[in-house]
Amino acid sequence: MTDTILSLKNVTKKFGRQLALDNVSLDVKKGDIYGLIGRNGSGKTTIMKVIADLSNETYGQITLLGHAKESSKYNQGLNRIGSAIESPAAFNALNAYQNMKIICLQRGIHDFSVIDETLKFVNLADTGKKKFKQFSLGMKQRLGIAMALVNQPDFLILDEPINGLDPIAIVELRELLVKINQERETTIFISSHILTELYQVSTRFGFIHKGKMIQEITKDEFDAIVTEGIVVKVEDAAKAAVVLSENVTDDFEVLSQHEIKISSTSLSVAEINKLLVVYDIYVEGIDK
Ligand SMILES: Nc1ncnc2c1ncn2[C@@H]1O[C@H](COP(=O)(O)OP(=O)(O)OP(=O)(O)O)[C@@H](O)[C@H]1O
Repeated sequence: MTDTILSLKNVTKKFGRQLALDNVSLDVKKGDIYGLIGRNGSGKTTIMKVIADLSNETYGQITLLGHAKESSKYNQGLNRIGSAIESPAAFNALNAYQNMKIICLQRGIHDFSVIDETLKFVNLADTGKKKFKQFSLGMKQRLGIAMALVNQPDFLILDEPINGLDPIAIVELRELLVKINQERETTIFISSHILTELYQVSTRFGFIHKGKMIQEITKDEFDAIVTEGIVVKVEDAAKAAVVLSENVTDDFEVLSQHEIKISSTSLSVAEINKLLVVYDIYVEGIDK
């Protein structure tokens, strides 16, 4: 099998006059956990929908597991993917097992032993009669992933599964992603609007902004760039950016809601720390 699981070439999607995707090209390689990073409205869900054939692109080429979207064999690719796009499509009044059973039936799976096995895999084995509406957000996200795993996919597409989770649930979800990737050898394409949420687990990143792919970069390349400056972890990166800009330098980049990379070489770690503390900005850490 080809090493490229998914390839988009110059994919454009218009909603009326609005350009939601503007010439997007990207490649996901076998074994990747590909983090698609972009703000709200940047086009992440739209990319996932055109890949999963929930929506049509306006122009461009998409190839999934070796099959071009315009070919009748694209369905063979779709049969080997699992996806959770937008909020988990589960029934509120049903428990985990019942929701999984519906997905199995929809996908033509009649061996229901996969249900208990998958619920155990995502750490939802003990939820018994608890209904979906009583689940925590972390449990809901894990059930969404379990539902996407029932057909043992080669490729998993997950739209913002970390959004809104508390810190413990984030750690659990990251561990689950790594487990799926390593134990099941599943390539993963996952989106987030916060880089730091995916930084620890992704092997490659694509940064999308206003429908355009700004940069595709491997984790190693990303680390090399980041280590050239000082990365400051703060409670509120936007506030810290204003303080830096008004007092010392504009030579910085906001990496996420909580991280700023300062490239200016004239500032020491101590000077940066002191300045931010003086302006009441809680500094969680500084890496040089
Ligand atoms: N069905 C639709 N009709 C019209 N415009 C749409 C439709 N779906 C998405 N859009 C627009 O396309 C752009 C990209 O939306 P998309 O949902 O892909 O972004 P996103 O990065 O997933 O954002 P979010 O994190 O908020 O879900 C947005 O400007 C959005 O308003």
